[in-house]
Amino acid sequence: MSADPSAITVRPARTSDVRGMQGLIEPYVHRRILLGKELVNLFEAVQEFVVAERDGELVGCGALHVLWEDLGEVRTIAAAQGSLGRGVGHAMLVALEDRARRLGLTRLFCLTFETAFFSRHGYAEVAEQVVEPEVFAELLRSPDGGVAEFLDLAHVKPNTLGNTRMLKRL
Ligand SMILES: CC(=O)SCCNC(=O)CCNC(=O)[C@H](O)C(C)(C)COP(=O)(O)OP(=O)(O)OC[C@H]1O[C@@H](n2cnc3c(N)ncnc32)[C@H](O)[C@@H]1OP(=O)(O)O
Repeated sequence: MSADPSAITVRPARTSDVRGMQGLIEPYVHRRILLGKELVNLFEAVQEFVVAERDGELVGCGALHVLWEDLGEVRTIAAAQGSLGRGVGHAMLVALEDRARRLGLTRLFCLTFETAFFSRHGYAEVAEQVVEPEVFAELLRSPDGGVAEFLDLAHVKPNTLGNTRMLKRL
């Protein structure tokens, strides 16, 4: 294993990464830090994900979900437990933010316990809703559980207890 952070490669996820991604996320699901994802949901969302590799080994994954015309959410960002604090999270977040800019997004939301990590990357806590009531009403039509969490709907509040809502202007 190299200690050189430049040895981290971030690339779009492929279907062959999905089982590894689930394995990588699993310890954090067990600790109730991340919400569990069924394999089918990870396959369905594979185009949202980037993965990080070091020396050919999967050491991280993270996703960008588009919520609205100007707004996206970074989701399920996880560095492998053996690779924490070595720049994996940073490299993936930079890649997801680049992707967001190329899509035309100007704001990124996240829901996290890792407030220091996201603050260092320009995210600030937001208490209130960050969309207009008309957009809120449109987003209510989404079947996506993460959107329900973004909207802070009562039935998903147990999933988000203790998390902080944060926003970054790109
Ligand atoms: C929106 C969401 O996805 S919320 C969910 C976020 N994910 C989780 O909570 C799952 C569990 N946590 C994790 O997987 C990780 O802790 C993450 C994803 C939050 C951060 O990933 P990491 O790879 O550990 O972050 P990264 O290494 O880039 O930065 C963390 C620290 O390491 C430092 N660092 C960065 N590169 C290096 C390096 N090469 N060598 C040593 N330290 C480094 C950073 O400066 C930072 O230090 P600081 O905390 O003193 O400022």
